[in-house]
Amino acid sequence: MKGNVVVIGLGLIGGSLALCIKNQHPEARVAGFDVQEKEMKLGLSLGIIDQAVDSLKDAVESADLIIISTPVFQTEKLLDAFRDFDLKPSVIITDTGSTKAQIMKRAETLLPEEWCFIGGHPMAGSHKSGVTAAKDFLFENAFYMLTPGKGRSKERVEELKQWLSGTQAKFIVIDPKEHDEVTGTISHFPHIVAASLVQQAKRHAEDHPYVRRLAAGGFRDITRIASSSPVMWKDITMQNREVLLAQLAQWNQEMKEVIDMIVENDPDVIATYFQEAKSFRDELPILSKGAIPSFYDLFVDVPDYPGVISEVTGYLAEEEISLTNIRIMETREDIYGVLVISFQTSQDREKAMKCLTNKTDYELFLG
Ligand SMILES: NC(=O)c1ccc[n+]([C@@H]2O[C@H](COP(=O)([O-])OP(=O)(O)OC[C@H]3O[C@@H](n4cnc5c(N)ncnc54)[C@H](O)[C@@H]3O)[C@@H](O)[C@H]2O)c1
Ligand SMILES: O=C(O)C(=O)C[C@]1(C(=O)O)C=C[C@@H](O)C=C1
Repeated sequence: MKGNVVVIGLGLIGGSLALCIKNQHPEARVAGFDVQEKEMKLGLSLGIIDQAVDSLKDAVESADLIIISTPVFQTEKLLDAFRDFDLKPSVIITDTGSTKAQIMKRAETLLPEEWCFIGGHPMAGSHKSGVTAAKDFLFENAFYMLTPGKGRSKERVEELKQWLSGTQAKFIVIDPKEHDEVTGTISHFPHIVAASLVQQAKRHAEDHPYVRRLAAGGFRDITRIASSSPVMWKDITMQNREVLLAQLAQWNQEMKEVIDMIVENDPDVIATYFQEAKSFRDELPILSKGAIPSFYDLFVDVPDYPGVISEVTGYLAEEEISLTNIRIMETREDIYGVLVISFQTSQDREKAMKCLTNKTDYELFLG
């Protein structure tokens, strides 16, 4: 497609979308605007945008597609500011915010009816922020939710999907309230739990210095998302307050039941509790992105001896399989360590599985 695209908020998500649009629509011109000058400079030098925006007014007035990818309260402020601008009647405005109900309400009350606002939320990301973390494959196979709002024609939604087709995401049209309920359950509430686990460990660390040193493996996995942008999550929490309060009330009840279970100390009941959770978790789709993996990870159970990483990467290199990241999740003298290798595509991960199955006895797991 041809046209002027403006990405406002040139961070992880805005930068990744800019890359997807540039790859898929080389004839489009992608401009970037950010309140932090350095993000625009970096975006330009990394080839993520074609142009850094000097005047937001001029940029949005000549835009065919506007993508707002800022923390959600800033998105509302920007929509408000747009009312003073003379946008093209054919423009499509979308956002990437993790909450949708409040933004859709604001868009519907603030913007003139003829401007086409379609809410958006790609359900993939990372705990990293900023344009340097942007990746063109970030949304591959992920769900990308769209909330078109009242009176938006299917044609305009299709047009937006065309613009975003380079994401290789799976689009879902969803009601904004339903969106906030679902993301409240599988994204926003887990984030609060992750942050509270870290807070609890921080308190314990005051009396038990080993907590810091030994917090590895499982603790790091379950709390990874607590390293995400605090500003972004402050906004999400405040916008999805009602849903989160309801979830927290249920969680309190769940914890009361867990306390009773542990007080009663019945081994069968305790095992069943974990078994039920394991079964539901194990049945979640692993090959499509979403709430669980945001990259293609392969877990290799390797013995802990010097040179094991170069052995594994050597096998992959022989077959020219490229990986994007490698790390040891846990190494202790008496157990097998787990090597986590990340790949850019599911095909690379499959090739790696075949290669390592042929050449080693190591057990392999998908994330
Ligand atoms: N991080 C994720 O995993 C993820 C995934 C999907 C959606 N989202 C949503 O996408 C949005 C962006 O998240 P991100 O992870 O890219 O954050 P980020 O912190 O990487 O980027 C946000 C950028 O917006 C800029 N910004 C803030 N206010 C601005 C304003 N008024 N005008 C212009 N620029 C402004 C910031 O300087 C920053 O560079 C958020 O609404 C978030 O809820 C995040
Ligand atoms: O993978 C992560 O780090 C994320 O937290 C990504 C995640 C999620 O909860 O799944 C976070 C917020 C976004 O709105 C969408 C995706």
